[in-house]
Amino acid sequence: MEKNEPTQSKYDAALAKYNTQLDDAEIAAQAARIIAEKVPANNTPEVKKFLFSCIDLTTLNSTDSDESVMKFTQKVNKFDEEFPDLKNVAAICVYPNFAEVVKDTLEVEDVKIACVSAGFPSSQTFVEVKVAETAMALMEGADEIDIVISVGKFLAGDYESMCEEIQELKATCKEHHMKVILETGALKTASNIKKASILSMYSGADFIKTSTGKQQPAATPEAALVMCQAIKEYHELTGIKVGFKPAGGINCVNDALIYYTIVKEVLGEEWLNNELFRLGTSRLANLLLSEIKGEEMKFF
Ligand SMILES: O=C[C@H](O)COP(=O)(O)O
Repeated sequence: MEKNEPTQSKYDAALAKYNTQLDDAEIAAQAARIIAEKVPANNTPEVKKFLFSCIDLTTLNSTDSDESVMKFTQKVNKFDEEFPDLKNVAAICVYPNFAEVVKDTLEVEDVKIACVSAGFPSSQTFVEVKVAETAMALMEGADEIDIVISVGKFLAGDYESMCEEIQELKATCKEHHMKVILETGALKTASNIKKASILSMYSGADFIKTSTGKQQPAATPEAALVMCQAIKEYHELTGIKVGFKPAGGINCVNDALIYYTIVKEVLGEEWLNNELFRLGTSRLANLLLSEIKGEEMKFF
């Protein structure tokens, strides 16, 4: 290596172990093939019941209040009684200031409390604020934390700052699962989505998640395919299983079936459980429930 040649950062070295030069048209064609050939066979009552149990039931609105979040949580409490034949949702996902309300209201076991944090949805704040918000959410009762990468730092090529923030936030989360949102709609290309996926996992993500739901486009089959391929390659290289969470704009049952199918085809049955697969959504629960029950349901 030339003396004046800059040393390769450890992040560039990490990326060099993976194929990060992807063709967007090829990814789109691969996703289209999976959707056309594999989704119909998964359109079954059993899959829909499983998908329901993978939902991170989300309310992330500026109009959310202690009262509205308490009522939202009480519906989850009533679900087991109303639908004893179905597994409840996997988690309730709220802003961090509502962690305590959910903790104090939630009565059912096995439903986790997920909080967005670290300056969600823009991630544009001081790292000290991100750490404090995360620590406070956990102190107030959060079981899981969903953060957003510093998209601006990533797009500027400042992988070191982006990754060090993720590492610091994972250190704050300790054993609690941390989902890292890539905001794939802002990353634009499949190559960028692959790089952000690898860097996030390298920095400690327990899950990688497509989107905040606050920017369009949110989750897409193409982004899901690239992220699942990254998870697969990362597992092959490290033995570490990272979860996948499509989120944002999952507005019909078929959308959910598409993401289920992509996970099944790329990652296999090992990922088809709610420890490694979640759906971040504020609208899907009633739609899934209606199809499972064969009538219109407006339970949540
Ligand atoms: O994961 C959380 C997302 O904000 C949900 O987005 P959505 O409201 O489009 O379902």
